[in-house]
Order: sequence, then structure tokens, then C-alpha cells
Amino acid sequence: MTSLPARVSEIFDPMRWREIAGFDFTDITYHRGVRRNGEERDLPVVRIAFDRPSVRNAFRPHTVDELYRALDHARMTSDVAAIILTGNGPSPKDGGWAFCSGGDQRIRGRDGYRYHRFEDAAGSGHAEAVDPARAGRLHILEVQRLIRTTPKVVIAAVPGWAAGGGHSLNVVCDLSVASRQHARFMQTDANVGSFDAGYGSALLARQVGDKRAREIFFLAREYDAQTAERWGVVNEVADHDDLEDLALEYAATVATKSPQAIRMLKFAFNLADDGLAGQQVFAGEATRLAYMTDEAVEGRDAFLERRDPDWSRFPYYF
Ligand SMILES: CC(C)(COP(=O)(O)OP(=O)(O)OC[C@H]1O[C@@H](n2cnc3c(N)ncnc32)[C@H](O)[C@@H]1OP(=O)(O)O)[C@@H](O)C(=O)NCCC(=O)NCCSC(=O)c1cc(O)c2ccccc2c1O
Repeated sequence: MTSLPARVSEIFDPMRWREIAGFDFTDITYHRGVRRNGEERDLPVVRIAFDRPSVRNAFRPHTVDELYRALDHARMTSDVAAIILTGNGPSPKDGGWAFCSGGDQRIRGRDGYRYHRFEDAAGSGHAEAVDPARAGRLHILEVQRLIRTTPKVVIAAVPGWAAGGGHSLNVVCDLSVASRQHARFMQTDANVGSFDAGYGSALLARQVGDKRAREIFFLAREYDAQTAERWGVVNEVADHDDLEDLALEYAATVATKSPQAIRMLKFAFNLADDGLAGQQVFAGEATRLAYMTDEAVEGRDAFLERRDPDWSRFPYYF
């Protein structure tokens, strides 16, 4: 049996996971699902979790870099069907739970979120040199696009606060489950002079309706898991201790379906809202399907054999 991983979160069951080698993450944790009763084997699911519980799992640029790497690794792991995105907890400071509270406001500069603490030179005289190319970042938006275009089902397991950019991450996940006792939602962007004018607002309006989305952003009122379920922000509410089990159950069910069908469906759901970029992603998968046909093979072989293609075997289907 592989060694049990550390219990990274109070509701994380080490028996169900193994560490994924090759990463030295500091701001997130990354695990592969395993079955340990009987012969040990990998399950088609990974768990990626924000691991900054003392700041309600706020992300800094380094967190976003790590999140992107883990998501991309999961995307390219061909026997993974589903990705659970969650937040470790509780906070060692006050026992509070969080999925993610968005960008870490302590390191927000005038051009975005900064890798290093940066004091305005005029204000403090302690400006720290930062590679300008790595200065202010807003690349959580790249993570949103990766979640959107990864051919896997991404399941948000919301154990506590989903606020600001964390609220938007929940919106962009394919499915969501939330803790009855601790999940809280609040779109605080406008409180702090920020605005996710992309998926975080437009896709939210698709999910909850236009008036409700405006209410969520304009009033920035806190709402709980049951309300989130009623409004369509999450799929299901679970008791806190059962939250990760429910997310795993979703992942296991997704893994019983045809990988191709899931991919085509996910990209079909995205297509209209994502415009030409959505069409491109969907069309890429259509091309893969086409390459699997004898007709496409004939086109390729004819070129390689320096002859005219013979399409006579392939009818003009209608
Ligand atoms: C999330 C809360 C509502 C929780 O309130 P609660 O009372 O439970 O906890 P505290 O407020 O006491 O927080 C405990 C502890 O954590 C620190 N903390 C919490 N959130 C953050 C944060 N985002 N950044 C930094 N630190 C945070 C807090 O200061 C406390 O520390 P102590 O040292 O005092 O213990 C509440 O915490 C809250 O409202 N948090 C802020 C939520 C927020 O406004 N987030 C940012 C929104 S903007 C954003 O996320 C964003 C990011 C992007 O990269 C974008 C890119 C492009 C477009 C838009 C973007 C965008 O909008």
C-alpha cells in the first residue's frame, strides 16, 4: 500500500487519496484518488485544493501558477475523468472554512496582483524590484479558461466562503456541491473596486438569471448553501462531513460515462457562450472524431500514396 498522505484538511480522508509525485506546491495540495480496500488502484479523479486557510484561501500569483500547473497536469492525465476543486480548512486562526476568497488584497498593486509585497515608492520609499513582465497579474482568468476548456468535468466542493474571485471560480466549474453548515457565498468584487466582467458575471447570469446576478454583484449580500442551490449556483448541498464524499460520488458517476460523450457535451454546453473560441474547442473534438473515420483515413492515405482519393465508398449522408 502506498503511504497515506497527510490529512491536509479536516474533511480530507487520507485513505481515499495518494500524493501526486513531482510537485512541490506550497499554496495548493494535489492528490490522486485511490481505492485501498483489496488491491490498491488509482481512481479516475484528482483533488486540487487551495491551501491558505488562514486567509480564507485567498490566492496570490504564486497560488494561481500552482493551480494552473495542477489543472493542466490533470488535463493531460488520460485516465482522469473528473477534477475536484476545493479549499482546505479550517483556518488555524479562527476555525473558519473557505473554498476561496479571491485575490489576496494585501498584494494587489495598481496593475494587478504582485508576486512580491510592493509598497508604492512614493508612499514608503521601499519599492521592491520586480521583473516588469511578472508584475501585476490577473491570470486567474487563465485558470478560468483552463477549467472551461479542459475536457474533464470540474467539480467545485465548497466547504466555506466562496467570495470575490472565489465566487467566480465556483461559477465556472461544471458542477458544484456545498457544505450545508459552512458554505457561504458573496460576490465582493465591487466592494474592493474590482469586477469580473467575464465568466464571473455573464455566466452567473446564465445560471441564476439576469436580475439575480445583478443583485449578487450590486448588493454583495451573503447567501448560504441552500439559497445557492435554490438559485442554481450549486447543484447539491451536503452535510459538511459528507461534502468530499458527495464530490467523489459525482466524480465516480461521471467516470461511468463515455469520455467522448462527456467531452462533446461539455464543449457543446460552452459553445454558444464562448463564441468562436467555443466553436474552435468543439470543432477540435469534431475533427478528432472525423480522423477516426475510414473517409478521413482515405484522404490522408491518398496524399501519402500520391494518388487521387477514392471517395466512392463514402455517401453524401443527409
Ligand atoms: C471572505 C470573507 C467574507 C470572510 O469573512 P470572515 O469574517 O469569515 O473572515 P475575515 O474577514 O476575518 O478573514 C479572515 C482572515 O482572512 C483574511 N482574508 C480574507 N479574504 C482575504 C483576501 N481576499 N485577501 C487577503 N486576506 C484575506 C482577512 O484579512 C483575515 O485576516 P486576519 O489577519 O485579520 O486574520 C471576507 O474575508 C472577505 O470579504 N474577504 C475579501 C473578499 C474579496 O473581496 N476578495 C477579492 C475580490 S476581487 C478578486 O478576487 C479578483 C481577483 C482577480 O484576480 C481578478 C482578475 C480579473 C478580474 C477580476 C478579478 C477579481 O475580481
